[in-house]
Amino acid sequence: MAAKDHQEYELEKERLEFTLKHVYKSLESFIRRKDVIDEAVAKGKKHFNSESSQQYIDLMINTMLQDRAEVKLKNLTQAKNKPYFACVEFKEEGRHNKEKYYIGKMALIDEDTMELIITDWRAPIANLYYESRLGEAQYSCPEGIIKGDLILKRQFIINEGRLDDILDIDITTNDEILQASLGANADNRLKDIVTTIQAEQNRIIRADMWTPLIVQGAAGSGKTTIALHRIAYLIYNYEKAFKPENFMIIAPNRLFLNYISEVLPELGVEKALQTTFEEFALKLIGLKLKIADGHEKINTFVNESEESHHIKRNHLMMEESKLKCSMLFKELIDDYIAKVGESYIPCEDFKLNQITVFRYEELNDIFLKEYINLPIVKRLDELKKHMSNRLKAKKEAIIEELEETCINQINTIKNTMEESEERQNLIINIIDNKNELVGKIEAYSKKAVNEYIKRISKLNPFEYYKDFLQNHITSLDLSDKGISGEVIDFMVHRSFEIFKKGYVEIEDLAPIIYMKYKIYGIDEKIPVKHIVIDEAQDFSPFQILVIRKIIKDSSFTILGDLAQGIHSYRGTIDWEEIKEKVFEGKHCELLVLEQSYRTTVEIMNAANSVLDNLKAKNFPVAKPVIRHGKPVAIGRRDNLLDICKQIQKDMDELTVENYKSMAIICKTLDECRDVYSFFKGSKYKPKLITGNEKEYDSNIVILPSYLSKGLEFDVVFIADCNDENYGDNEMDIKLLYVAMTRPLHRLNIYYSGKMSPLLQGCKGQASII
Ligand SMILES: Nc1ncnc2c1ncn2[C@@H]1O[C@H](COP(=O)(O)OP(=O)(O)OP(=O)(O)O)[C@@H](O)[C@H]1O
Repeated sequence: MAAKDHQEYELEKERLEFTLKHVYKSLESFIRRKDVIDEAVAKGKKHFNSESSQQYIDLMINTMLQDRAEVKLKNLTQAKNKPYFACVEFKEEGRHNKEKYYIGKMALIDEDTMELIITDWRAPIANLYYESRLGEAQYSCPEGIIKGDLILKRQFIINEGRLDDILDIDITTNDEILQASLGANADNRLKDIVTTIQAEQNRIIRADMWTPLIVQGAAGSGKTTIALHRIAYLIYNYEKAFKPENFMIIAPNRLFLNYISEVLPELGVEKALQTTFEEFALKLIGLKLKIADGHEKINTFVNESEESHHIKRNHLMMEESKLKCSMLFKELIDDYIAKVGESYIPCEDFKLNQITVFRYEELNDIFLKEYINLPIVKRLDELKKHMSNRLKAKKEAIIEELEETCINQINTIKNTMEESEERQNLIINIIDNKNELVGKIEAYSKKAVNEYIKRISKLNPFEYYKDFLQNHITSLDLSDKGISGEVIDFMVHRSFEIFKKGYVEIEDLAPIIYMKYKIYGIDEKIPVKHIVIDEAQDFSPFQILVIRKIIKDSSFTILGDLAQGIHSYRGTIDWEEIKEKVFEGKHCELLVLEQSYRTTVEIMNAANSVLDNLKAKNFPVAKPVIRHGKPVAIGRRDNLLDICKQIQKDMDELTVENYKSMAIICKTLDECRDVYSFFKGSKYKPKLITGNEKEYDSNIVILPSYLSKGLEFDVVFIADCNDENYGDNEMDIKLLYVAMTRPLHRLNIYYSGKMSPLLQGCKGQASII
C-alpha cells in the first residue's frame, strides 16, 4: 500500500513536514554553533601555551564540544533524509491524554519549547515499539515501571524526506518492513537494523550492562549486528558516566572489523575502540614480538593429507593448541609462578654493618605470605618499604649506640688522663672515628636495600614463559590429566622452533600476558568499561579470563556460535566453562538466539541438514525467518576447471538478476588460488582473500571457508564440495556449515568426483544442475 492510501496520510505528512522543519532549524543552529567552536579550537591550538593549565583545560573542553557537535551534525544530516522510522501512541495509566512518540535514530528537542519531536530508539519508551503488542503494555525506565495502553504501532518508509509508506503493525516479527529488509541485496558492509530489531534481540541490546552476558546465537541470528546496537544503546544510556572510548569490541581480524565498521557511525557512535585479540595482546605485552600467521595453521588442518605422519603431526598440533589455551595451562603457570616466588629473593640475611636487620626467613615470609595477592614485582616494592623502615630504626639504634660508646670512651679518657695535647688528640681521634663510621652507615643504609634487591635477577614475561616451557612443564607428568609426554615434548620443541624465528603464536599470547600480570602487574591504564567479544567461540576461556583480569571492573558481552567453532581446538566448546572459570560463579546471563535472519528457509534447512552429521551437539539449531527463495542448487562437474566455467555462467545470469555481492568459497587457500587464476582476468575482477587483508572492499570475492565466518553475500558458490574436501568429521562439517550459512539469497554447490557425504541430507530438496 502506498502512503497516500493510508487514512491518516495527511496527518502524517504534516507531522513529517513539521519534523523536517525542526531538523533543518536545528541543523542551521548547529552549523553556527560548530563554527564558533571550530574557531575557538583553532585559536586555542595556535596560541597554545603548555605552561598555562587554563588554556589546556579550555582546549580540551572545546575539542570535546567539537567532537560532539560533529556527531550531532552528522546525525542531523542523516535525519534530513529519514528523521524517524516508527511511532507509538501510548496512554499512560492515570493520565487523560494519549501521547504519540516518533522514534528515530536520534532524539530531537525543540530548544525553544522543550517539546520532544523525535524520540531516540534507545530511550526507554521505544521499548514499546520493539517488544509490546497493542493493548495493555508497560516499559521500565529509571522512575520505575510505567503501565498503560498501547494504542498504535506504526512504521514509516521515508526516503529523502518523502513519506513513501505507512504500515500499522501489531506483531513485531514477520512484518513487512522486516521482510523487505531481509529480501534486500547486500552491499559489502553490515548495516544497522534499528527499524526491525526483534524482541529477543532487543532484550540482548538492552540487557543490564553490569551482568556478564553470553549470547549463543545461530548463524545469521544477528549477533554481530546486535552487539554493535548494544554498544550504541549503552553509550546513550550511560552517557554521563562513560565515553565511547570506554567501550571496546574485540573481533577475529581486521578484515572483519572493516566489514562492520560502518554500523557504529550510522548509529551515531564514532569512537568506540575496535581491536583484535592479537593487537590488544601485543600492546599489553609491550615487547617486540611478531605473531605467526594463524591462518597457516588452520590451512594445514583443513588441508589434511592421507599420509600418516601428517595426520599425526596435525593431531599433535591440535593437542598443543588445546593445552596452551586450557585452564589447566593457566593452573600450571600459577604453579610455576609460585615456584618463581619461592626462590625470588636472595637466600641471605639483610645486614647493616654486620648487624642483621632482617633474617632471610622473616623476609621471605613477608614476601610469600603477607603480599601473596600482589604480582611478584609489586610485592618487592612492599618488601622494600619493610626493609627501609626496619633499616631506619636499626640505623638510628646503631648510631645512638656509637654515640654512647664514643661518649663513654671520652669520659674514660677524661677520667684517666690529665689534660694534655695527647689526651686532646685521642679524643679528637675517637670523635673522628665515630663520625666516619656514622657517615659510612648513613651512606650504606641509603643503598643497602637497593643492593639487596639488585641481586634478584629478573626476566621479561616472554623469557619467563620460555623458562616455564623449557624447565617447568617438561618436568611434570600430566598423564593423569590426559596430556601425554609426547604432546609436551612436541609442544616445547615446536614452540622453540617458532620462537627462534622471532615469532609467537596466538596461543602463546594469553600465557605471556598472564605471566606479565602475575609477575609484574599491568600498569597500563586501559580505560575500558565494557568489552564486546564477537565470534567468541574462537576465544578460549583462558584468553577471556586474561582480558577480565587485566581490565578490572569491566563488564562483558560475549557472542558466538558453537556450531561455527572451526577453531574449537583453541576456542570454547561449552559456554558453561566460561561461566564457571572466567566469571567464577558470579551471576552471568546466557541467552540463546535461534531465529536466523540472514538466509532463506531453503538454504538454512540445507545447512542444518549438514550440521545434523555432528554426533555431539551442544547448541540449538538455527530456525530461519519465513522467507522463501530458490532451492539450493547442487551440481557435478568433471573437474575444478569445469566448476569455474559453470560459476562464471551462473554469475552472468545472477548479475542480470541484480545480485551485487558474490563469493566463491573453497575449502583451502590453495584451491582458492586455483579458482582465482581462472577468474582473475575475467570481467568480475574478484578479490582473493588470504586472511591478511585490512580492508573489505570488493563485491566479488574468492575465499577459504574458514575466513568466511561473520561475512555475508547475496550469492555463494561452494567449490569443490566433493567427498575428499568435506568428509564426515567435525572440522569439515563445521566448515561446510559456515560456508553454507553465508548467502542471503542463493547457494550453488558444485563438486567433482564423488559428492560429499555431508550433502546427502539436503540433496532431496536441492535442484540438481
Ligand atoms: N532484526 C533484524 N532486522 C533485519 N535484519 C536483520 C535483523 N537481525 C539480523 N538481521 C540481518 O541478518 C544478517 C545476519 O546478521 P549478523 O551478521 O549480525 O548475524 P550473526 O549472528 O553475527 O551471523 P554469523 O554468526 O552467521 O556470522 C545481517 O544481514 C543482518 O542485517
